[in-house]
Amino acid sequence: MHVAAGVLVDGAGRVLLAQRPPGKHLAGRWEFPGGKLEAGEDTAAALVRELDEELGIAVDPLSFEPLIRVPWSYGERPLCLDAVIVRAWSGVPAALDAAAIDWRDPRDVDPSLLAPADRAILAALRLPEHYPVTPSDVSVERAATLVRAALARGERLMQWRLPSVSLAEARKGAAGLLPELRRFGASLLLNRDIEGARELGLGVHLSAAQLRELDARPLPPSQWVAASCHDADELAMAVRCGCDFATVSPVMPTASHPGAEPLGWPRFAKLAEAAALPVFALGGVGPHEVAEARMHAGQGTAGIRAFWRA
Ligand SMILES: Nc1nc2c([nH]c(=O)n2[C@@H]2O[C@H](COP(=O)(O)OP(=O)(O)OP(=O)(O)O)[C@@H](O)[C@H]2O)c(=O)[nH]1
Repeated sequence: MHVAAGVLVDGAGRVLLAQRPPGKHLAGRWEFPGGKLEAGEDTAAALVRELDEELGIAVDPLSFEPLIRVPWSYGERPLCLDAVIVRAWSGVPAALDAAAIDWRDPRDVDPSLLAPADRAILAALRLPEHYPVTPSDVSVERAATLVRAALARGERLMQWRLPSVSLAEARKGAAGLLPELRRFGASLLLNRDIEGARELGLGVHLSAAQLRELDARPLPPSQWVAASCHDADELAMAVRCGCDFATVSPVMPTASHPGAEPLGWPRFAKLAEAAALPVFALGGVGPHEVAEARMHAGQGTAGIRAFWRA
């Protein structure tokens, strides 16, 4: 079953949520307005019809921007939820079908109130297009300097990965960045350090090996949980562990992992499309490949080298 979901975004960056009416599947949960594709319809045509029927607004498919496709199953038929950003419409949205509608800042939405498949849509909305990872061969001080410079340049999501120092030293370095992170409203994810993330209120980036040992999400929804994945099995594990997003690597040949066979964009796209969470392309890509990543079902690009040159 193919379902189209329209994410209306207003000028203040708020999104329109609709509450499923009583008597329907997932009654009371909040979702993005839309519905099942009818025979002969594509996502755009279904959305034009559904947004008219459910909200009484007219939308022009030329303004649609693909956000994410979420494969999901509620135990019956598998579902493909195709979320599209809608920035322009005419008319004032009204709750013609929903129990209620509400404009919300995506950062303030409690994911547990959403239809479960929509948590991936919310994550895609809240995540930026870049996910720089600190270089492996630098001191804690140097890494902190790089992160501060990146914050000033506009980066808002970074991974703190310092394999050449102890977890304790790395954690101390991350603690020193808390005031700046708060000031910029930015997120830092500690590589593998779940305890440190709990202690500092930061996110965590899990290794594939850690995913195998976890059976539940290790942090509350307010702290990012991400994972390093390389194939469909690891991506499925990341979804099972409640991860918000993943990296998939290596997409392109990279000097840091010369032996690893790169996936290439077509295989990256297959993995990203089949994953029920946003996926960043990692390995031999940089800030300039965001458009390429988005064309191949990615959220954006992650990387070590290419992100710190500027
Ligand atoms: N419209 C919509 N459906 C969603 C979302 N998330 C999600 O899991 N779904 C699921 O996708 C399926 C589509 O449901 P729907 O009931 O909205 O479809 P529809 O408008 O064609 O309804 P109908 O069956 O009453 O004709 C349901 O199982 C619903 O729970 C979402 O954000 N928007």
